[in-house]
Amino acid sequence: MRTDIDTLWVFALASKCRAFSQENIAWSLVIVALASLAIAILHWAHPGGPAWGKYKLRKGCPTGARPIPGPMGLPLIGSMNLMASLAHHRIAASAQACKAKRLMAFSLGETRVIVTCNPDVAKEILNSTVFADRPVKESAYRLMFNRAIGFAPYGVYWRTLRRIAATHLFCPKQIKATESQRRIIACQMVNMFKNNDRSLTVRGLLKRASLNNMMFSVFGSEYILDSPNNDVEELRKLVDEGYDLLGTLNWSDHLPWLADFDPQKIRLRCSSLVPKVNRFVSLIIDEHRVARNGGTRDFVDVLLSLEGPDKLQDADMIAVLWEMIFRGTDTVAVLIEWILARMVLHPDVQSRVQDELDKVVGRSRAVAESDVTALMYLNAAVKEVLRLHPPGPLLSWARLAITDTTIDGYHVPAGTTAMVNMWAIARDPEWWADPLEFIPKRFMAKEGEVEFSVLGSDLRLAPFGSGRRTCPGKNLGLTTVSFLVASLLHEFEWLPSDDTGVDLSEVLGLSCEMANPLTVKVRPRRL
Ligand code: HEM
Repeated sequence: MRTDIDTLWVFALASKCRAFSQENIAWSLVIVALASLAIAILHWAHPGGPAWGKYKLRKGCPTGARPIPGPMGLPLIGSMNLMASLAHHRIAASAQACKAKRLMAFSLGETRVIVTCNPDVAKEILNSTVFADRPVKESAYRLMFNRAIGFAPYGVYWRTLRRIAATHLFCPKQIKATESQRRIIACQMVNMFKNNDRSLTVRGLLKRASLNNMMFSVFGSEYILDSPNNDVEELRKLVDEGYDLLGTLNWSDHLPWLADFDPQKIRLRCSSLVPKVNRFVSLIIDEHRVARNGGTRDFVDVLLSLEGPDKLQDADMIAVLWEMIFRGTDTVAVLIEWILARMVLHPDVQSRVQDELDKVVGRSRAVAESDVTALMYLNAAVKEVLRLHPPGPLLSWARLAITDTTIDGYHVPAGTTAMVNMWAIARDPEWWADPLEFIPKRFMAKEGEVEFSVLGSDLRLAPFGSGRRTCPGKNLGLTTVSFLVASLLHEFEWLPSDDTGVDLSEVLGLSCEMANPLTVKVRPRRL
């Protein structure tokens, strides 16, 4: 009350002295504008742009710390343009121009970012405990992913979820237990292609197959690929919308003063999506509760059976289940589409894969999952596609520095976002001979050599990430992709469609997929 009276006095006095004359107000505004401009320029005129300049001016840097090289971008917004379409291309070009391939700094509005296009530095970042967190993203939080593995802060809750998923969903025994389902799905896919002698676009079918596969592993629900089903359609729409929301660069994440306005309507769209996801997944959980008789058939049963400190609230269970469906669906379908595209584009590689299939499997029976380890050339071709077309070229979800640290000799403050440009590393002539050529043979181990692993130990190609937050679904993902591709190539010869060739242009959302969906013709091989 006292403050109000004091304030009134100040205003009364100021207006008596004509402090609020139009002229004075105009001058004050000019001075404030000039001061803000000067501060914005001061922040901006720093390697890496405004977010780095602001940090330097506010907090200073340890004595002797060199600034990380990088583009300044524009005042206030920094290098938001780098994250516009095909961010992996733009970031690689910028790192090249700034001679900062090992480590480059840039600003996304007020967010400090570092990015590397070098495998040694990538290893330093991804394998460090300091970068075991994920940066805050409004859409991820609103879509509940902070209660699931992907965006949960590094700590006990995240570790518990990873342990549960590793034990009950991603362990070799569990992957083996779902083999029959993948066989059924492969068979349904083959029948659908068989009954089609015209050109066809494969994406829709691959995404439905992949969704059915995840719905079986996670919810225990079985659906037939060629008969439309409302549940599948509804979930497909929810996943598509979630993918779009998470894959969109949200300006409010980086310019907090924009947040109240929600200019891209991301918050609005999230609030309309979340109740639908809640309703869909809650219904499945309730059905499982009713049907339970102590046994565990699927991942929902596993979560319901948890006791003690591992027991999850319903809201957390929904988040975890939704994430598994969400993450496991598109990544797999996107990768299969790239593989088929490369097979159509390189008939010589395709026939070598098919020769190998004929030798290992023969034409008298269908491929079994146990055949896949013997299909060395096919596995090499899958790796070569992962090299040229990693579904997450920037490893999908960035990392966040929990504390101050040093990377490649540079000081990196806590709160900095770190990215790895896996796409650029995997196409760098320093690490790969003829990097733009499609040569699966490069992954065939010679006698006495150890096979190249793409699972995160060698950062020249780590499409599933590496370190504590590496993809937990990598074995399930690779098993599914390799088996489905083996089945499709065993059954059919894949040819370009008459009217369109294969266009390898990319579009980057949450995953990087073909900008123009693949259209093909198939010719049965096993009559
Ligand atoms: C071809 C298939 C896949 C690719 C290329 C892929 C790629 C990735 C990448 C690059 C990351 C980030 C890793 C990092 O930060 O180091 C990731 C994280 C993750 N992936 Fe995958 N993934 C695939 C399949 C799957 C599947 C099938 C599932 C589950 C069903 C899954 C679940 C997850 C989860 C939960 C995370 C977050 C991990 C964490 O933050 O601790 N992924 N994935």
